[in-house]
Amino acid sequence: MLRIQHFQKSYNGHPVLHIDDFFIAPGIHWIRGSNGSGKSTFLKTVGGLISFEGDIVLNEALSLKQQPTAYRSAVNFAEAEPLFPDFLTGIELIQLFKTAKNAPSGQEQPYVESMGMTAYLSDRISSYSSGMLKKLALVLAFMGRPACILLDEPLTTLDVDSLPVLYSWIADLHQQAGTTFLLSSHQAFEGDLLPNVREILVERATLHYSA
Ligand SMILES: Nc1ncnc2c1ncn2[C@@H]1O[C@H](COP(=O)(O)OP(=O)(O)OP(=O)(O)O)[C@@H](O)[C@H]1O
Repeated sequence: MLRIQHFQKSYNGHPVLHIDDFFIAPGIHWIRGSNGSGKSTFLKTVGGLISFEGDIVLNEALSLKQQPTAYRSAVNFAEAEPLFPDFLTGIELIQLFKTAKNAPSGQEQPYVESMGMTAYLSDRISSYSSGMLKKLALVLAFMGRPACILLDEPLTTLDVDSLPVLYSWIADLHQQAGTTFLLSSHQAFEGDLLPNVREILVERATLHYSA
């Protein structure tokens, strides 16, 4: 699914991640590491948001460096602390993303309804709480037909009732479309709401599968 090759990421000359060669198989992956270990940095590079040395190749076909547009259209990303243009309404932003991602008509509806967002989506984003923003970011990440969805700290700010809803979105899309997920957290994965989750640890400035 994703091959990370000769990967290096530094900020202002300070190395944060160094990955010689790492393969992420299709599936649902829990990217775990302590604060500052590099989880967000890793997901932002995989999402094509920040520069890095080396390359990331999707399905042995799409290189982030060689085919950046095609690669990015196949990989969706929800940031840990999303920032959106706050003069738009949620509905307007969803429509923008749907157009950009060539999403089918009405694709957002089951997501919006199951997460209880209908009542506030016609309000301007400036009025949203952090949990409402997080839910919007999650819906946007599911728009289109991505091969891979990256969710950075998806659990933070979500209320307890929303967690099983998000897990059901992930499990259903993985089962129906084979979509691969990378979810980051500083906590260990708990529960049986997601099938066959594999844990990848970010530590000592690199990645490895949990034993
Ligand atoms: N824009 C930046 N400029 C400089 N250093 C940065 C920048 N972003 C991250 N870093 C540094 O890179 C390292 C990894 O940060 P990152 O945000 O990727 O960690 P994280 O595992 O996501 O942390 P957390 O769990 O606290 O969110 C940290 O040492 C951080 O200080």
